[in-house]
Amino acid sequence: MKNIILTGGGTAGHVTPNIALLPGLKERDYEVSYIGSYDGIEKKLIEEFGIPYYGISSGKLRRYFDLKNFTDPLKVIKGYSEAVKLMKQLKPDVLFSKGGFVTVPVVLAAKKCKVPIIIHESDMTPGLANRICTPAATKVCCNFPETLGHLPHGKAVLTGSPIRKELLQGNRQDAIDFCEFPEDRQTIMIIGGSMGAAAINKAVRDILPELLKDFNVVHICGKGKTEPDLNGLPGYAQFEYIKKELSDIFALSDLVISRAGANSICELLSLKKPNILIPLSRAASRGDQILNAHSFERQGFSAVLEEESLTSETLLSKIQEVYASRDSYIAKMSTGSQADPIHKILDLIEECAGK
Ligand SMILES: CC(=O)N[C@H]1[C@@H](OP(=O)(O)OP(=O)(O)OC[C@H]2O[C@@H](n3ccc(=O)[nH]c3=O)[C@H](O)[C@@H]2O)O[C@H](CO)[C@@H](O)[C@@H]1O
Repeated sequence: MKNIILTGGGTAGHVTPNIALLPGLKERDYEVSYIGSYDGIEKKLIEEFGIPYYGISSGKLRRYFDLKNFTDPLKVIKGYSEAVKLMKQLKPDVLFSKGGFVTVPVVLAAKKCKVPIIIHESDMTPGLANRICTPAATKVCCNFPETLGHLPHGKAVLTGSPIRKELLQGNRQDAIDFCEFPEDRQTIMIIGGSMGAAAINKAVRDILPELLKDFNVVHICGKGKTEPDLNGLPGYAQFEYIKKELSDIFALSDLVISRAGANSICELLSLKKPNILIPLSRAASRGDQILNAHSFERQGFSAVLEEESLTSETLLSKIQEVYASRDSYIAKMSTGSQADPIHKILDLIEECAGK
């Protein structure tokens, strides 16, 4: 039996690809442990899979001024020594890192303990944590062909992003029951990334009466971002975050409005869901979602609405436009090659673990 440590956290996008690998790792007889932060979203998401979870101290790597920039390096140093101890205790054959700031001390500890390291980058341009970790890595997996040019030759492998198999096995009727929709109508789903998106939530709420004339609306708002006044509105269901019912809600949805996080858009493509992407703006990020979204738009998989142009009017007209051409979006998404990211990554893991 081989021994693997998975790491990744900070937002769900740095955790769900690790979850997607769990069944395959089990089938291939790996003993799996997870290292994340003491109390990040990764802890809550991983706990229910019954694999040992080890929390370490972690600090955020910020690109802007914050007083925490002076204390967080100390937390990272503490996390590093905790991670070195875990490497010595767990003796993994390989480390798989999905990125996010918590992974930096883990990857550096694995390097010190001579554990082979595989990194996965979901976005088109590598994030800061992965850029710091790349020199220590044996291989760096990526999701977009464009990313290969940003990575060292010889390390970069185009694998795609692993998607949880169960997402493809949802049940429409279960979602209708779960959302308590009074009738089975066409459904619009809004999902603002793993943290929700206040600007999207506001634009959607402004046009809700209009949308509810024709559609059921299921709205995943993000933690603390639901609107109690809208509870009980017929045809409308809102949630903070959805775990196992997500597959059913996807099955029910005829049109999805989403942020352009790399995992979310790959899921939409696999599920062939006509979609409108509203990428996180450059003001709030390094602009990776904008690149993700425009790549999908160029390929005919998505329509894009930039946050700067987001108003209730532009959103409503985009919805009408994409809904009217939904069949042509589905046709485009059906022509993509059916790569198998999970298998490619599992094979790479076996190669690096010396199996
Ligand atoms: C603010 C931020 O840093 N965003 C980044 C983060 O986004 P974020 O964490 O939002 O990442 P993604 O959109 O890539 O993935 C979100 C994941 O959470 C799942 N999900 C979401 C909501 C929910 O209720 N239930 C659920 O299961 C989705 O199905 C998906 O698997 O990581 C992505 C991948 O590196 C980046 O592209 C994003 O720019």
